[in-house]
Amino acid sequence: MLDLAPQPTHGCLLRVAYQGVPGAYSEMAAGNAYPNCEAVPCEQFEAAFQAVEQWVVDRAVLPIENSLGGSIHRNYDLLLRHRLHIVGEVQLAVHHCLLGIPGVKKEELVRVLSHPQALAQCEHTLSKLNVIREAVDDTAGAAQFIAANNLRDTGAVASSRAAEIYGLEVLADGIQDDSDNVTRFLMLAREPIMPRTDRPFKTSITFTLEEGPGSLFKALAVFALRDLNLTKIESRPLRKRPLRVADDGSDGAKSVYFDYLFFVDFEASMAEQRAQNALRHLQEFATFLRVLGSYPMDVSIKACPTSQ
Ligand SMILES: O=C(O)C(=O)Cc1ccccc1
Repeated sequence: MLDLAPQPTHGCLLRVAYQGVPGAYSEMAAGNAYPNCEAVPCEQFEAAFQAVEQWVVDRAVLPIENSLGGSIHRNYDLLLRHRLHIVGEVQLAVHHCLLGIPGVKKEELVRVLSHPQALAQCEHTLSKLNVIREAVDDTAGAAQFIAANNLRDTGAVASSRAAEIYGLEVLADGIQDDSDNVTRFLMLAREPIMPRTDRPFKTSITFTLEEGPGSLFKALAVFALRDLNLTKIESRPLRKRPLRVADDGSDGAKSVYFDYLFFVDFEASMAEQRAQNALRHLQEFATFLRVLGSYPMDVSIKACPTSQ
């Protein structure tokens, strides 16, 4: 991936924080985005974000959506809570394996541990196995835990690289429900990159609107009017003011409304006039607007290593 963000000035490798332990898909995404980087494992996303904020690392990797499981909502919330900028994206074809202690047969497994997204992506295989599913923080962490505790009745859904690292056996390969299982990861930095027009760019924004008929229609029209292609729209409840009670005016009964924060990605660079015009137009009626980043679009899908 071409990263146009400022490089570290101390002459060292780019340091990229990810949530999980070695063998996690986020680590692979970091390696795909920055081939010679030093990937830095973090227990939680908060720690990965803080590591960037405190200049301990240069970037953080964040999985944001998956072609089978959809949006990773918690990570949209994290994007808003922190002040980091999106400087790139990577699309990784995720190939899940069922891992176990060497010599164990998959029929002997009583439970399977993994990241909730990975468990959801392997729903079909896991239902057939009739095992208890348990969610943990990351796929490779599940593999590490099973190996460290020699758990013969427990399997992990993780990468074949995690099997190699933690000395587990691949009991089944390619167990995701659909062979097309792509996860999109965002690369985050302290500073935004300079938007350019010499290659395809994407811009991610977030905004809130006044409640009222057609307000979202009006917001989306600012892009349609300028022929700007939207690649994603997501809405999240507005945390600080999650519920609003309004008098509906009839018999005094109260109706409850949800207030939403919208996340939109569109195919253009903020260096383009039409993108600037669209956001100026949106600003006229949006109650809040923030550009999360304008960054080179990943037009390819990177393969994740398989056990064959
Ligand atoms: O747990 C991991 O390995 C991750 O990087 C998160 C994740 C989980 C499932 C699919 C893609 C990313």
